Amino acid sequence: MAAVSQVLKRSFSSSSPMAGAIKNVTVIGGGLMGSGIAQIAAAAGQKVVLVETNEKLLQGANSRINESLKRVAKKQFKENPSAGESFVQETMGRISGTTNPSEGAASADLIVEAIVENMGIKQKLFATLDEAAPKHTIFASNTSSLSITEIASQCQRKDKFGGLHFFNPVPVMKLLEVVRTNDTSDETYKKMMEWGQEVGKTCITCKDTPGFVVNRLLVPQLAEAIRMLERGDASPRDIDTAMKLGAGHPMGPFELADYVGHDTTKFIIDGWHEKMPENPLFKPSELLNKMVKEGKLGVKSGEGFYSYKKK
Ligand SMILES: CCCCCCC[C@H](O)CC(=O)SCCNC(=O)CCNC(=O)[C@H](O)C(C)(C)COP(=O)([O-])OP(=O)([O-])OC[C@H]1O[C@@H](n2cnc3c(N)ncnc32)[C@H](O)[C@@H]1OP(=O)([O-])[O-]
Ligand SMILES: NC(=O)c1ccc[n+]([C@@H]2O[C@H](COP(=O)([O-])OP(=O)(O)OC[C@H]3O[C@@H](n4cnc5c(N)ncnc54)[C@H](O)[C@@H]3O)[C@@H](O)[C@H]2O)c1
Repeated sequence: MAAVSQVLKRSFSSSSPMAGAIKNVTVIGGGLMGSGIAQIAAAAGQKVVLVETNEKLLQGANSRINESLKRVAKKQFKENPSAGESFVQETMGRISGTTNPSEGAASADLIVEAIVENMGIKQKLFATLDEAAPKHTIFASNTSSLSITEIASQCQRKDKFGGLHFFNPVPVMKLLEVVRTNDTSDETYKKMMEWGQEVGKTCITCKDTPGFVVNRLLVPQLAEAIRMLERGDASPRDIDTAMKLGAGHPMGPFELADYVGHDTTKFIIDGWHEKMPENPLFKPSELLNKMVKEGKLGVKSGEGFYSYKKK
């Protein structure tokens, strides 16, 4: 992955932001989600700068993107593997990396943040970016559960701030939730919707409300599934099978919770319980808390409701 300084000198200096189009995207955070967002933007022909906290994590994001692009190319270019190889190379060529968020923001038309789900860290990052990014740059957070309005609270450009909530794995999941706050301008909202379509997603819109649409329905479903398990009504495997065959879900609630990570789910439930203590849907789960305490986080730790340890 080229260092952004070379790329900026080579390609951004000549380009000035076109009035409307989003052509230069900066993604902050190259983890599970950020690497996927960088990948689909580059695959759509946009110049992408990926910002991480250190070179090692940048390289990790680079290989994750490369691997994922190969899976996409294998499907999309089944009949023409060499075209598939060029697709991977050309897409990777549009992505540069840096560990300096201000440098990464310098030529962005859009900045998508996908860093750790922590309000203070997100707010601090966006306050820094507000100083460094051009005035026209739109800011968006990929947060699963936090308030976009609160994340934007320390920024001047509240009219150019929204939520772009992608789903895991980003290259596969077709949905993008485009979230506008009371301050998001119509022009910003329109550009976010257009960009979402350009990167191949079907966009829906909702207000800046906890969990937006999917998570607000998904988290209570998981919490209720855990309560079903705690009551001994059925096993995780049978509950998962029931939801896959009975409701057509690709994964059952326990498989999905293992896939996303129990620390993420616990963080969401705890945050919403604090905001809405009277809502029984978000009552914390003893079993989930115990699993997180024991480090049983799901796929990422090798064990959750199911075991993923290599035999
Ligand atoms: C419950 C708690 C909720 C709270 C947390 C909320 C978190 C967040 O805010 C919201 C979410 O994201 S919620 C989460 C929302 N997400 C969900 O609900 C996920 C639901 N689960 C699924 O959709 C499927 O189980 C998976 C796609 C995950 C795996 O599918 P599978 O069949 O078991 O296994 P497969 O065969 O490996 O993959 C199938 C095909 O996909 C392709 N591919 C896969 N990964 C790829 C990648 N990284 N790159 C490129 N391509 C990738 C692969 O090539 C293959 O293509 P082919 O044509 O067959 O060769
Ligand atoms: N995991 C999911 O299923 C999922 C789905 C949708 C949305 N989200 C949201 O996306 C965000 C990221 O989630 P994730 O699962 O990709 O997490 P992750 O831990 O895989 O990735 C986060 C990355 O951000 C990096 N980071 C942290 N602080 C940074 C900073 N100041 N500057 C640059 N990089 C920084 C970390 O090094 C890490 O690599 C969270 O807000 C999460 O709620 C997660």
